[in-house]
This record gives sequence, C-alpha cells and structure tokens, in this order.
Amino acid sequence: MDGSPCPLDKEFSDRIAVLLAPPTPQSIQEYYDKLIEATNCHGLRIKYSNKHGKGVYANSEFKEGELILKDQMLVAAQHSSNKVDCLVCSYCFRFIGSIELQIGRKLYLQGLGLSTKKECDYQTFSHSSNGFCQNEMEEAEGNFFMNESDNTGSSSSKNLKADPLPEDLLLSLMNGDLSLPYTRQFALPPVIACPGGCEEEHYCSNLCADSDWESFHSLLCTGQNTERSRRASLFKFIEHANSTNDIFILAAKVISYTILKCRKLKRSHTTEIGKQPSLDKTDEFSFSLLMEAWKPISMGFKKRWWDCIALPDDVDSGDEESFRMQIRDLAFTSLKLLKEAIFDDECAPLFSLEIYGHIIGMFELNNLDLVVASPVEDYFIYIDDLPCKEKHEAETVARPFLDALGDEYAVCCQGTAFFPLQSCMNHSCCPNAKAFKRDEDRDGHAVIVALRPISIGEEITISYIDEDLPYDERQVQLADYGFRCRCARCLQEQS
Ligand SMILES: C[S@@+](CC[C@H](N)C(=O)[O-])C[C@H]1O[C@@H](n2cnc3c(N)ncnc32)[C@H](O)[C@@H]1O
Repeated sequence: MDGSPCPLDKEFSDRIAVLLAPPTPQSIQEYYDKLIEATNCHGLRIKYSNKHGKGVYANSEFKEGELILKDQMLVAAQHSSNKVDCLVCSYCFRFIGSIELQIGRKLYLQGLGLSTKKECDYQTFSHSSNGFCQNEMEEAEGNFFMNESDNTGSSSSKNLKADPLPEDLLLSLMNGDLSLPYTRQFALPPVIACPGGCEEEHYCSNLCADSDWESFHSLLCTGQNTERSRRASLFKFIEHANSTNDIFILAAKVISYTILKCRKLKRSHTTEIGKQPSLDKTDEFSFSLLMEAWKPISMGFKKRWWDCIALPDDVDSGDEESFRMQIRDLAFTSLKLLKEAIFDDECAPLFSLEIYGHIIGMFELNNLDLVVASPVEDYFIYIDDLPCKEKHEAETVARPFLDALGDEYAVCCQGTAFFPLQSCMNHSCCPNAKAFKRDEDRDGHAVIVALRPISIGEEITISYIDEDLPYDERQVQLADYGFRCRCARCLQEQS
C-alpha cells in the first residue's frame, strides 16, 4: 500500500499480494464443493459468475417457509457491551447457566454501573453501521463521531426502571440459593469455565470450550496460564478495541484462527511425512502452510476497511479523505497492540496493515448480525400466560425482578459473525429467501428460509436492506455495501 505506516506492508508486499489475490473460479468451486459436502448442505451449490462473483444456487427445490441453510459461523464475537446483558457460550452463543443467573447477573452488573443495550433487532442481515463506541471515537480520533445509535450496544439505558434490588438478593439468585418459579422448564446448559482461566469466556460444554481453545482462544486468553507480558499486551489490545470498535476483536480472532491452523497443519505434516523440510525450503514451506490455513478467509469478499466503510452522515464529503485516514490510523494502532500480544514469525504477513484492513473490510461487507433470542423473555411471557391463580403466585416472586429489569428484560445476544455460505448470498430487492431465526434456533447459526417456492438452478438471494424502500433510497443504502443493484426489480424500476 502506498504510504502505509506499517513496515510489514513493504517487507512482505509479494506475499500479501498472493494472500489477497481473488481466488480463481476453479479454487472457489473446489473449496465450496468440499464445504457443502462436509456440512451436508446438499440442497445448495455455490457458483461463480462474472456478473456478481460468487452466488448461492438451489440444488434442490424449496417450498415456501422451508429451511434452506443453517450456516455455522467461521468466526464470531458477542458485542462487548452485550456481555453485561447476556451470558452465552463464547463458541456457539447459546445462553448458559440458568434463568436466575441470567437475571441476577445482569441486574448485579447494572448495579455496578455497566451500561446495557435496550432493544433487540431481529433483522439479522445488516451492515455494521461502523460499530464505533461514540465517546471513545470522539476522544481517540478527535473530530469525527457517528450520530446513529451504534450496534455495539454502547448506548446507555434510558428506560425507566424500579429501584435497584439489594445486592445480597441478586447474589443469592446468581449462586443458586434463590430460585424463581417455573424456571426448570427453561433449563440452560451449565457454565463451563475457560480452560486458560480467564474470566471473559464461558462455554456450554467441554466440547465448545475445547473447540474455541483450539481454533481461537489459546492465543487470545488473558487467564493466569498466559505468560505475564503477553497478558498485559492482550489486555491493552482488548481495552483499545472495547473503547473504539469491537470489530478489532473479530479481526484478532481471524488472525489467531489462521496462526493456530497453520501450526496444526505443520504438526500434522511433520507427523505424516515424518521430516522437516530442508532448511533452504523452510520459508516456502511455512508460506504454503499459511496459504492453506488462510484459505477459508481468502474466500470472503473483501476490500480495505478504510476504503469501503460508509461515510457517516455527519462527515462532510470534503473531509472524506481525512476521515478515511483516521480510520486507517485507528486500525494501525489496534494492529500494533495485537502484534505485541500474539506475533508469530512464521505468519508475519498476517500482521501487515493491508491484511488487517482487508479482514475488517470483509466483516464490513459480509457480516450478518449474530442474534440469539433470550430465554428470559420466554420465561416472563410464560409466566404472563399462566392461568390466573398460578400467574398471581408466580408473579409475587418474579415481579420485582421484571420491574428491576424494566423493558430490557428481553435483550438478546448480539454480535457480529462471518458465515462462509451465507456470505456468498447476493442481494436482491425482490429476494426469494431471508435470514430468519425460528423458535428452535437457539444458537449463533445463520438461518436462511425460503420466502416463496424456489426451483432447482434458481439463485438464492436475500435482501441486505429494507426492500420496501423506494428505488432511490435502496440504491443509497446499497451504496454502503459498495454496489449499485442490478437485480431484476431494479433494472425494471430504473427504466
Ligand atoms: C456478501 S457479498 C455476496 C457474495 C459476492 N458476490 C462474492 O463474490 O463474494 C456482497 C457483494 O456481492 C456483490 N453483489 C451482491 N448482490 C448484488 C447485486 N444485486 N447487484 C450487484 N452486485 C451485488 C457486491 O459486490 C457486494 O458487495
């Protein structure tokens, strides 16, 4: 990149270009054929066309309302501020513990003055609307800030609530001494601690804990088992992300995932082949492993973050260049902090600003909001629907907690995720499918259902925006995704 402040961009420019080169149609086909085989999504096929790049096509018929896809995220994270509201598994994003723990913990943390996000947006495909924490962005970067309420949930609560409940009451709710009526019917998986001893991540099972550890967390854990100076660096990186934009946590997860996969490939190669490459080939060998580990990320549609981020309404177009430079500098600050914490010599090109910018840009252009409905909401609805006598008895115990929660009782788990198959779905203003969580979808998977009958060979499209908007407004919104829509409806309405 011309004028990049990051020395690694220059040192590894050839390798960075290889890592960021768009995959060939043939490698796309091979990769997604394998993925579809491995995930049993035989009703779908990914095809490449010169028109819109990758797209998802029906390989079988779908009826209206039928499930098309449940896509497991490649990488995902709960918004930092949402962690106050919802205790979820850090790998699959199921709610964990118990209804009592969810309620008690939230009220307890609120009592400590931690902020919360009010409502839950069930519209799951969304542009990340910059995701900045407003105050910190203003402070850290000087001039610019975003007006809209951001989706990191950093807004403080405005709703009216009853007086706080006594702390010891909340503690007994959290530690299981006090139980609420009918919560057995809303049993949740137990809370499994992080194997590295950090207090940040929790899991619903040992399987999730181990999978997270192996795929992401062993490099990012701030627990006691992590060496002291690395821990201090990680804390600094996380603090910076939490106070500016938690998209950096996701970028760190992508880098951690690639490094850990690279190490795993190296181990299995050494065990299988039984020998190390000759010294003069070590460098090439390491890079071939890096390419292999990076492959799932290489498939994602990407642009540099500071090039593709939508210009906030309150930034004058004359200040655009300066705004984009500030975004780049912010990313560079974050990258330097991450590099101090987890740098790996054999994966050095990953720590270039060019790669970091493209990873974040990938989330900007492809992300689907991570949304998991809260069982606490179901619980209070259940109480409300009980016959009169039972309802009255249950409410006597549960009501103070509902009052203390106010209208925040229903806050769902919210975050950002990259889904390998869903992210290949193109947009249409007359879509035949939509992202929609059904009652049974209680984890972080992306769920896509058919809006009308779909025949074999038809492209499966979703809408990235509110498709009921008039033509011009739709184009304005889609410009934030970097394209002008050429779907059948737009072509017709344009003429
Ligand atoms: C989430 S990706 C979809 C998959 C993408 N086609 C690929 O090759 O990875 C979104 C990008 O696809 C392209 N795209 C999606 N829908 C489109 C449409 N209706 N008209 C033009 N381009 C579209 C745009 O470049 C957009 O930024």
